[in-house]
Amino acid sequence: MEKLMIAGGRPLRGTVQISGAKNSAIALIPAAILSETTVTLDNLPTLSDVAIYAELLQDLGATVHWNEDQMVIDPSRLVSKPMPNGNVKKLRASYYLMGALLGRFGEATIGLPGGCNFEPRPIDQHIKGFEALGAQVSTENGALHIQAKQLRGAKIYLDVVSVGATINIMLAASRAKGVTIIENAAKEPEIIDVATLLNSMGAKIKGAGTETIRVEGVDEMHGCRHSIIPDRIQAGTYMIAAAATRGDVIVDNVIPKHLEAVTAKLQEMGVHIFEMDESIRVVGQPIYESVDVKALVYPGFATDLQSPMGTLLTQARGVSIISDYVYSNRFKYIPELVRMGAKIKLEGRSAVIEGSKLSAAKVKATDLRAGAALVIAGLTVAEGITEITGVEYIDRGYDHLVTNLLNLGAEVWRSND
Ligand SMILES: CC(=O)N[C@H]1[C@@H](OP(=O)(O)OP(=O)(O)OC[C@H]2O[C@@H](n3ccc(=O)[nH]c3=O)[C@H](O)[C@@H]2O)O[C@H](CO)[C@@H](O)[C@@H]1O
Ligand SMILES: C=C(OP(=O)(O)O)C(=O)O
Repeated sequence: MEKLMIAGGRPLRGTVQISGAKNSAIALIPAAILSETTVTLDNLPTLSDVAIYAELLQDLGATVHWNEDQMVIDPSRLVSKPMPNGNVKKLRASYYLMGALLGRFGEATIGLPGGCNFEPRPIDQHIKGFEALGAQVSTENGALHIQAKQLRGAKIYLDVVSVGATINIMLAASRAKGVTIIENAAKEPEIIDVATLLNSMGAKIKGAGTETIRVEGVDEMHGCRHSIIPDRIQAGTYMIAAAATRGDVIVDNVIPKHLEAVTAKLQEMGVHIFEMDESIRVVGQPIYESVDVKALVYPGFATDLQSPMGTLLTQARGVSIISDYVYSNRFKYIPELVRMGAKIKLEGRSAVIEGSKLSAAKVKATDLRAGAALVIAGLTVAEGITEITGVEYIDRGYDHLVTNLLNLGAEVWRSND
């Protein structure tokens, strides 16, 4: 079994380059199949989810060339064949094949998605969107069969603000007849990135990044070249790791505006932060004040940074409270942190975290960001070696993690014994 080993206690120092955003990449790759000609994506992260998506498109008949941070997708020979099992179960974002195949072929059969299962993650709003566009949706042996003779634009009010549903509806609506209005849409930067790609492919989308998105359907879409936005979650994780280890790190190739919520919270704790055009310098301090953190939809504090932030709060004096208003049970990392000496109590959708000294232990990453939280915990521990299993989750979201941390002066390695 593969493990990540960390001999912590060294302040992170230096510069880390942030790659393209996972949550954009795994929406942009399926979006590309709405075109019949070649789409080139630049600034792609090297992640297991991206590799799985490349295979999914190949299984459907597309030609995919992936070289370092560039992927060239030729979807001209792609067909909509049923994909009830296999790779679709390995990642969450396989649900975007539903919207993309429905838009291009009027039909999709896709197994219910996998990904990090820290709690039940329904897709009823995606289905509601497809049905509003005129599709019929049925369940066949754990897969959704979605079919429409002709998709028609509609007004769709999302009951919950959902990143995935907003993007999935944009994908299908791009090829519908008429105008679709998505109300109560999610506003995450990744949604703007997807709309930018779709518009470069010939779609007519306005309002992405606001709560009302207007999609005017088009008959044809074409290839283009697009560069993916930087990964704000990866960037936020390194910012938090720099603070937790009392280091001094420049997090480079970021859009500082996307990181405002985490920057503000770190400053409130006493971390020194300097923003530049495309980078952020984080200078750790010996003493941090406790703070309360509420994970919310964008532009609030990201739920994907809630677990890493939970680790940092163990380093503050006094009692902090971290609550998650997107996923009320995203706290599987807490028992593992407690094994490392953290003093934390779970109360409903909140964790009450008392400043405490962590110690090395054998712990398990139960999902991607739980893994990030444990890596940061391991980096702060002054004595002993922290062993983290569940490395495959961490590889879903952090490319070149070991190399990046080594470059920042950490002592970390993978072990296969
Ligand atoms: C691949 C990807 O981009 N993943 C991100 C995306 O996941 P994902 O798009 O799956 O998350 P959503 O934004 O859809 O979920 C937000 C909330 O809405 C609920 N919900 C969602 C859809 C639905 O049909 N019904 C419903 O009830 C969810 O259970 C959750 O409580 O946004 C999440 C919230 O920022 C992030 O944590 C994930 O990293
Ligand atoms: C939960 C996450 O990803 P996914 O939605 O792909 O499982 C994440 O990136 O933290």
